This record gives sequence, structure tokens and C-alpha cells, in this order.
Amino acid sequence: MSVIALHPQGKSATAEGTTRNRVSQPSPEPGHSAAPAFSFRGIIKRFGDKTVLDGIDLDVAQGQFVAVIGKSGCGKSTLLRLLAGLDRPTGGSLVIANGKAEGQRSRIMFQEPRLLPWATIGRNVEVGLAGIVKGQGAREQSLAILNEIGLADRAGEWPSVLSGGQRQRVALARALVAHPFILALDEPLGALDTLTRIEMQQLLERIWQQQKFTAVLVTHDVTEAVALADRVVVIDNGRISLDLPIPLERPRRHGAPELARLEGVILDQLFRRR
Ligand SMILES: Nc1ncnc2c1ncn2[C@@H]1O[C@H](COP(=O)(O)OP(=O)(O)OP(=O)(O)O)[C@@H](O)[C@H]1O
Repeated sequence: MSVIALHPQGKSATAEGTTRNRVSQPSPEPGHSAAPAFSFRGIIKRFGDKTVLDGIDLDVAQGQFVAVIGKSGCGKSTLLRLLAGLDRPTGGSLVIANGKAEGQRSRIMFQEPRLLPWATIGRNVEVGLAGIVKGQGAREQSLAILNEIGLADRAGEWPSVLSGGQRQRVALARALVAHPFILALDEPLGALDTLTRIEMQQLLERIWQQQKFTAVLVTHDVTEAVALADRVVVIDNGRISLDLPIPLERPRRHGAPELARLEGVILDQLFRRR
């Protein structure tokens, strides 16, 4: 197992950051490896004078599906950007453990598909293999993942002819074509209509179960978090205020009473209801 440590800018992790906000970790679901896919240790992130993350400790087991919830501006995307290596923490450390090459460690998917308009759908997916596989191998892998998401027959077409949901499926294929160890999802279904959103949730769950990557989903949608995740983490005031296991069998049925009860627990925390 290779281990990389992303060291923070400036000062190293403070004792304060590593002892505060310690949250007991739920066990991973049966079948998941107990070894952490990544560990945040006393993560602090400041922008100028503003402290956005204020000592986050979080271990996520390999293969676990974690949803991150919190009010607007609480630092969810910031946390995801740190995980994806797009930004550096001000303090603390992030350790990612895996045996894969650096380019395959993590991928991030955003609310907008961010496809290249001048490239075919197949080529857009191949972008996810840049620096890893090229030529015929890349074309074959691109087609294989497009087949998984039901768009193999559209590989030669342009992104402009796709619906919003189809474009997000292509973005998902691009994120997964290199079989990343960690998939970071920043509100990827937020712009979709309800039915397309539920279809995408089901697709995401199916591919996560097949590929066994570790998924970290930022969402505003408590129902979506409880439907998809093994565990829901709530961020408030720069810290983890709730770390809730969702020990429910899959597939989960929207509207089931136990899902509604867990949604209530999360909403109580978000709105500080007793
Ligand atoms: N590059 C940056 N420079 C300065 N401030 C930033 C930067 N990135 C984020 N912030 C600030 O950090 C805070 C957290 O932003 P972030 O995008 O992580 O929140 P969020 O929880 O994802 O919000 P939302 O749910 O609205 O997307 C915000 O106050 C934001 O303005």
C-alpha cells in the first residue's frame, strides 16, 4: 500500500486541530475494507481572515459512500477541493492510502458537466485518461464506460445534442474511466429535474457498487444523502457537528419511513431543532 501525505501550507497541524472536533467513526458496511481510503487530520482552511474549516478530523473507509451536508457557505466544496488536491489546507494534513498511480487517485465531478464542446462525446470521456492511456486503448476504455452509462451509441456525437442529464452521465463517465480510487462529487445532480435526478442516483449507486471506489458526495439534498450514503457528515461552523451512519439495505426506496426518520435527524442538526 502506498501512502501519500499532502502537507499543509504554512504551519503544521495544531494540537488544537487534532483534538477538537473528534467524531466517533461508524463501522464500514459489511464488504468494505476497514483501512481508511483517506484521513483528514486537524484540517484547517482559511481564506484571508476567514476560517472556513476549523479542525476537521475524518477517516473514511475504502469503498464507503459518504455524503457531506451543511448550510450554504459552510465549507463543503472547500473540503472536497482539498480532497481532490485542487487546493491546500492552511493547517493539518490529508493522507490518501492506495496502490494506484497519482493520476488515478481521485477525480472530481461538478454540478456543471464541463464538457469540451469541440470534442465528440467519446473524446470527452478520453480526457479522463489523459497521461494514463492513449490511442486505441483509450478509445476502448471510453466506449466501455459509455456502455456502462447507456450512451455508447452516442460516442461519435457532440455534447450539444445531449440533454442535461445525458451530459452529466458523460461527465460521470469521464470521471470514472480511469477507475479512480476516490470520486469526489460536488453537487453533481443539483441542476437536474427530479426524475432525472433519481435515475442518476440509481446509476451512480450501481456503478459505485461495481467499481468499489470511495465516494464523497456534497449535496444540499438531505433525501439524496440518505438515499445514497453509508454515512452522512454535517459541517457547521467549520467543524463536523454530526456523523451519522445510514445502516440501511440497498436498493433503498424513496419515501420509506426509516429514510424519513434519518432525514429528520439530519434536519434537526442543521436547524438545531431538539
Ligand atoms: N478561493 C476562495 N477565496 C476566498 N474565499 C473563498 C474561496 N473559496 C471559498 N471561499 C469562501 O469559503 C466559504 C465556504 O465556501 P464553499 O464553497 O466551500 O461553501 P459551500 O458549503 O460549498 O457552499 P454552497 O453550498 O453555497 O456551495 C465561503 O464563505 C466562500 O466565500
